[in-house]
Amino acid sequence: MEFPTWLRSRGGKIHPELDLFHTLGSGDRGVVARSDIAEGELLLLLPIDCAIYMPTEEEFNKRPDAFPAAVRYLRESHPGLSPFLATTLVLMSEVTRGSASPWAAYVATLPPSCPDCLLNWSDEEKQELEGTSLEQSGPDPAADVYRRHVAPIVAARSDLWPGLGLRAEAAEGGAEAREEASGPGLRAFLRAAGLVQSRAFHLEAENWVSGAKEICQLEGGGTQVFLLPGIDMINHSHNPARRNAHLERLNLAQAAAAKLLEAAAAEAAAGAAADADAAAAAAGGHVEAFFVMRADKPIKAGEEVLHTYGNLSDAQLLQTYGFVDSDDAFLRNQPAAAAAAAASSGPSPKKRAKAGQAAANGGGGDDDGSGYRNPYNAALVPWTVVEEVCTGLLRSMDQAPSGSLQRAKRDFLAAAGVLQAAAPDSTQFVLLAQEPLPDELTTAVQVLLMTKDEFQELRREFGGGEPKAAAAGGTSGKAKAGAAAAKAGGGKARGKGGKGGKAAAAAGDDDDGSAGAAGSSSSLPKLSLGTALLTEDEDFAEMVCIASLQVLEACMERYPTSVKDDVRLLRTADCVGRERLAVRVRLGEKDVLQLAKKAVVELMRRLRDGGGAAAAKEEEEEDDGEEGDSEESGSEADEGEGEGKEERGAGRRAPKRQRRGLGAEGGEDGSGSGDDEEGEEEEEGDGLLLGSDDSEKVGYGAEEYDDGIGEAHDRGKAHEAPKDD
Ligand SMILES: C[S@@+](CC[C@H](N)C(=O)[O-])C[C@H]1O[C@@H](n2cnc3c(N)ncnc32)[C@H](O)[C@@H]1O
Repeated sequence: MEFPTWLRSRGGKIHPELDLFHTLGSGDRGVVARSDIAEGELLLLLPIDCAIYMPTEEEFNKRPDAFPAAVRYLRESHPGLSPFLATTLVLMSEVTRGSASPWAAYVATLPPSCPDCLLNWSDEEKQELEGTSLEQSGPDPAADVYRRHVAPIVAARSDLWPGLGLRAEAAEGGAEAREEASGPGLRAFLRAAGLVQSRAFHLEAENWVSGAKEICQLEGGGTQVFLLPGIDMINHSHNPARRNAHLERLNLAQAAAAKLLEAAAAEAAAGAAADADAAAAAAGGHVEAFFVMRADKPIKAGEEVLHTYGNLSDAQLLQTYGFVDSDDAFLRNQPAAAAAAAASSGPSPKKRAKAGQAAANGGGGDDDGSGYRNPYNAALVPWTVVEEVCTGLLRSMDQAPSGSLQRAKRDFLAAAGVLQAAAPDSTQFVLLAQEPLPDELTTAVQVLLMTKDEFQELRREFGGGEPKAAAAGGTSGKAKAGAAAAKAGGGKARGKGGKGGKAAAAAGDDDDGSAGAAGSSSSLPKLSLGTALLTEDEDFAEMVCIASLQVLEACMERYPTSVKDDVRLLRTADCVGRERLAVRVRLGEKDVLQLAKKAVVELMRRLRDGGGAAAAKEEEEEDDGEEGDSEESGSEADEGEGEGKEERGAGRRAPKRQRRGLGAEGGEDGSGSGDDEEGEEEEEGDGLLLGSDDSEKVGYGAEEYDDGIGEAHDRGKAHEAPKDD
């Protein structure tokens, strides 16, 4: 049966003017309009029982026979599998069952694999991702998960996964499957995993009957993974200028209200809102929910239908879907690079505002022909690097902290929500193009650079209860800690207050400030130092900025290639396929690190000059052709740091002598001051554009499942991603 016939026979609808399987110029397939489609028109309607997914308990209990046999088996025998792996196994079952599968018409629409998603990269190809957030170590997780989890399940039920030739053998602790390293089972699994990874929709479980945004508790927790036939033919664009469709899910009553059901079903749904079963029966079975794709705007004949897969960085898109969003042209285009380099070295606030606005509107660049840049790109900064750099800096000043003080600081930061509570040493700070200098990073640097007395004072002042008022003025450790505590109290609290505060205060009695058991408590409010301490103490501010620059430089050095090398590679015709994808990911991350360096330099200058009427001064200086100290407040960097309103009005300060033995020109390692930094940017000449600031950060679920593959292959695992807007 042809796919459209199959879909319609199950109550679905396809817009008559849509070519669902159009071959695009790129060779890929996509959905294209055959003639003009008006805004709001229905493109695809998919009853939920056409989808392949693991139901919630409630969904399953309502109609157990409606689900594939593999769903029933996995629910009963392997309830601890992640939604990702369970869905992969169900798809694998439908694929291996061939024409016997009720989803055969859908299976026939699927491509042979997701060719470029990370699952399919060889170890040699993955080396191109060294230094990036996608760098992997250890055994290949997919093959490993297959051997440990999938093969035994498949071998035990060859009726559900026929034709794979796996034999179950008794082994200590359960069945063990025997198969050649690259046998048909592994190949079938890798294909199904790649397809689920690149085509599935990750949605919060919802009560389909009430339609209320009431989240059902999945057995494993977290989101449900849906394969949506037909809808999964639509390609991604986050560029608002290009995307033109969006997905909704409706319950029966909502679908009836939207006039999406046949007359009898609509009548039943309207008349029997309380009796969802009756309405569902009238709708032609037990369908209780629908996925609906609509046109967001008019779509012209010949235009591709596009929707967004989420606010994902290029690394996340590559990992999951095998492509990146930034235009190749953006990265290699000489005029764009030059424009970006100019932007990096300090355009006027007006120009920066324009660039920021362009990015906020969807990445920027397109309007002037320089190509689209993914505004959701991100870079990771490991805590271990931050700790190493700060310790090195203190050591160079003969102020090396004791091991116990270092541990105390780490434990305190973990308890205060700056580092991961469970595994502080594995913490990676996420720098986003839109927020290149996160407060967590500058907070960690500040704490690490505090003297023992300052740290003890901070801990005494910082508690879970009401923050103590900051001591007015002064640059003593006491004032510093007080200001910090005041700022922390204003931040988002996580966990309960009083207990953690007492614990921290009690722990502060230790000689070296070690937090002991209290330090590992995660019940403190979140510590957010902002720039209050930096405005109090210029020397400290200088140290913090220099250490931050050194950290960013160290992160830059983790990549085996320089920005220049990457741009050069992109300009050659030889750099193709996966190598080219890797270069584009590298450049996107380095771009974010450059933005962060620039934000530090701007912060440094702003603190040094005290804000004032900097914007006007900057304009003047720019007109005079001076570059030097022209990047004070009023720029998007201020906003990007998410702080500093109070600092901006602080008035001009006279530069002070360093009391900590650091020159403004940088430490011994030559990481340099802002001027050095700028020189370096000019020398690199790589220039990548400024970020936008239009989104919040949110992490994808970090659920624990038996298999672990849900974690390894869930989208967005490369790092936290901004929430969809
Ligand atoms: C959900 S499927 C979309 C349909 C797919 N093009 C097909 O032929 O079956 C997702 C896959 O489409 C491709 N894709 C989607 N959006 C893309 C884009 N903007 N650029 C390049 N490839 C894209 C990638 O291969 C991705 O893994």
